[in-house]
Amino acid sequence: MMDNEVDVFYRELPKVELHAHLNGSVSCPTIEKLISRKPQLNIGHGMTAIGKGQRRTLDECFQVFKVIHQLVDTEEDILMVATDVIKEFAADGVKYLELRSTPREEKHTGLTKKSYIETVIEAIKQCKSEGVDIDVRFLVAIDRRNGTEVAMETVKLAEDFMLSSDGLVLGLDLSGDPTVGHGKDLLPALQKAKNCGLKLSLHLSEVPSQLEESDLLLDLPPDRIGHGTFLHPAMGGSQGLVDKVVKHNIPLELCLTSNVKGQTVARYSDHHFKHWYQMGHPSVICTDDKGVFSTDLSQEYQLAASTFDLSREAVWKLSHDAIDCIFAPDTVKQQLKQKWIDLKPHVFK
Ligand SMILES: CNc1ncnc2c1ncn2[C@@H]1O[C@H](COP(=O)(O)O)[C@@H](O)[C@H]1O
Ligand SMILES: [Zn+2]
Repeated sequence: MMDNEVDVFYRELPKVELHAHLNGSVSCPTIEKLISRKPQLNIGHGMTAIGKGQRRTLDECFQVFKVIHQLVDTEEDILMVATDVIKEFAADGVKYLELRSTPREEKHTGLTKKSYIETVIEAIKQCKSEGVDIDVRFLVAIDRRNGTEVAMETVKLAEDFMLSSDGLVLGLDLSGDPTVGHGKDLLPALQKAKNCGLKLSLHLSEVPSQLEESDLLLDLPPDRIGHGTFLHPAMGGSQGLVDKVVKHNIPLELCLTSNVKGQTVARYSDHHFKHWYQMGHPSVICTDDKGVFSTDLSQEYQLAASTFDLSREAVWKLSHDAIDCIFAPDTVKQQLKQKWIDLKPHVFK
């Protein structure tokens, strides 16, 4: 979206982004750079993003990630992509970002899962040393399609980095095509992660067929939920699932454009944000894949506000309350809250 289409209030609103997949967040200009590095792949730009008004099935979205992964397969690519993505979030007024990504191994380029994570950390450090005004942390992602063994290996890697990255690696994400695999096979790995102090953000009930899996995974319990689209009874879920989420007070990461463009939610006005927000349950507006879905966090806040008729004060509270849902420690929460206090007069000028 162009700058002038988003009201300046949303652009200047300080924001927290908690659900952003690195390779789904790659912008047009960065894709152009990647394409020119690898012309032999014959990848056109239309293959990597879903434009305004367009829809894809969730399955087609996962094909898009495959194309992007072909373009991003060296340490050099990852460094560029991560640096660009971080700077774009900062330019959009995001003050705290938890980036997530699935470490990949590419035999033909020498990329290993370890060097993948090291490179993302390097990008975070580079941005910091350049004075980019954003606090960035990293969640290591488990792709559910890869099964039990890879999940265990990923937990071990994440644990090593949690202990050696100076607080940059905070936890794990569980993502990937929700129609593939079953959470019960990943439960031991997730349990182990929790026991060693990694925070857990799990994609839950992104499609309707996952109620049993969600019920099982909610007993961990996770520290945050990605989407949770079909948990609420109004969306075909159950009161029992809602009760578990409420009992453990597990924040939801909600991504309006992603769900509508991926066709798991028919219309913006049908989005489950309304049910959870009405309950006063911690609900955090996020982008999911700002590149693939052609959006940004300012636009998502504006969309939530226009769809659900939120006042500017309510939007401010929404972005402020997201601070309590971050995985970084209380000292960071306090710093962010101070930042929000300092910026408020400017945003409401
Ligand atoms: C649209 N809804 C979604 N549901 C589930 N998983 C998703 C997703 N969007 C992205 N991912 C996950 O993130 C990967 C791309 O970023 P990284 O290579 O990890 O940085 C995808 O391959 C998928 O595993
Ligand atoms: Zn996601």
